[in-house]
Amino acid sequence: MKTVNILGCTGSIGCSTVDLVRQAGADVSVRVLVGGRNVAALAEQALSLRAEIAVIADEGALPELRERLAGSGVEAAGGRAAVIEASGREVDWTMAAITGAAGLEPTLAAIRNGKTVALANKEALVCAGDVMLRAIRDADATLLPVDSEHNAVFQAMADRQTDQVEKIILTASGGPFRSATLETMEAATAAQALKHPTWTMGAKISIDSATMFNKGLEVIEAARIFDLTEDRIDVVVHPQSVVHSLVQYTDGSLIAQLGSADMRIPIAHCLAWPRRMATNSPRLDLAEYGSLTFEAPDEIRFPALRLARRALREGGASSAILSAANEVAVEAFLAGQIGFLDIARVVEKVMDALGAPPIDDLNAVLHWDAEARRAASTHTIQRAA
Ligand SMILES: NC(=O)C1=CN([C@@H]2O[C@H](COP(=O)(O)OP(=O)(O)OC[C@H]3O[C@@H](n4cnc5c(N)ncnc54)[C@H](OP(=O)(O)O)[C@@H]3O)[C@@H](O)[C@H]2O)C=CC1
Ligand SMILES: CC(=O)[C@@H](O)[C@H](O)COP(=O)(O)O
Ligand SMILES: [Mn+2]
Repeated sequence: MKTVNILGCTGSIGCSTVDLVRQAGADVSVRVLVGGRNVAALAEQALSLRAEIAVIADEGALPELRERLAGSGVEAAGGRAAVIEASGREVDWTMAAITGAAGLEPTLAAIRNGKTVALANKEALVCAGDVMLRAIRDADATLLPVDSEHNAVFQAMADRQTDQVEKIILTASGGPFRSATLETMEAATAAQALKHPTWTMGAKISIDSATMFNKGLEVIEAARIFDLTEDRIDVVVHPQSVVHSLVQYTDGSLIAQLGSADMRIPIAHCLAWPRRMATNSPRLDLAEYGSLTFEAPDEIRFPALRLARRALREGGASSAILSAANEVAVEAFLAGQIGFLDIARVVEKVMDALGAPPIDDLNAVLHWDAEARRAASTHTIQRAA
């Protein structure tokens, strides 16, 4: 039996993970569930999965969580310190699916156990690449990529000679504005930007897909996971989201992973790894698609890709600064304070202002994350004025 913790259990990835845990039955047992604010969903999951402890990040919601779990034998806790403590409780497998840099310290706590961490929280690896990779090495932990593209690359590399990899090719759906004009994008509403053409996901990653910052973050994530320089990571727009990414070998062979746009497939791959588990995810009917299309990304309408590549080349805190500024700008866009194209403008201004200072440890990551948020808030207010 495998013991698991699910960080971000009430979100899109979290709920898919819970669904798979239910499908796995007695093979999997849940110890820790961590949610942000959705106390009703957290309590329901904790009771039905008979978790050991349910932790809510929003401390104000703890009394309600205690009330909902009263008499069940499931422990209740709340607040940031409790999230980090519980995330570090020893299990065989942890799903790290808290959104944004808020997931960094809980994920690091899980890594320090030296077991397996399935990583969905790409922002953690983007903002703290070296710190996280060092923690993985020091703890002898195993990191499995959940993100559909990185999971595809991981599968396409399995049992093959990684020293014969020429490059990897990440696919991008192009998001809801793939063929929109700049004028349309300038006036885009949050509702339009949240409407992803192929995937159902949380709000932050949906906006990131619309700006293509998601693909920018994924280029950085891939550089960290697969130890590749940015010139060996290509991006191709593939609107059907059927081919999840590809690996190109030195002999010219391209190996791809395909599947329906259902995150339960890569999550199941990580949950059962190195074996496979059965899922009831929809099977892909290629004849139904008839044709799959590919096109080059447009870096004029989607400057996020250029900014992410710049961050990788600059090194230091540049990626952390990009990611934190993007988080602030996405929140401001969702709150109606700035326009859609302002997101990339704010990020670029913050990158220009803060540069690429050294970032050797967790304190430095947290420092530059906070500085970038401060600078992004200032630029956001200026754009809103
Ligand atoms: N959704 C997808 O298909 C994919 C997602 N990812 C990545 O996975 C991560 C999660 O994405 P997704 O599931 O879509 O996001 P959601 O917004 O749907 O879920 C986020 C989860 O994190 C919790 N949370 C938010 N803030 C905190 C906090 N400060 N402390 C503890 N928990 C918190 C939320 O709790 P609550 O809801 O209770 O407030 C929720 O459980 C992101 O990093 C994303 O980029 C990667 C590939 C695909
Ligand atoms: C499901 C997943 O992994 C997302 O990151 C997805 O790839 C987003 O789609 P885009 O390709 O539009 O960014
Ligand atoms: Mn992805």
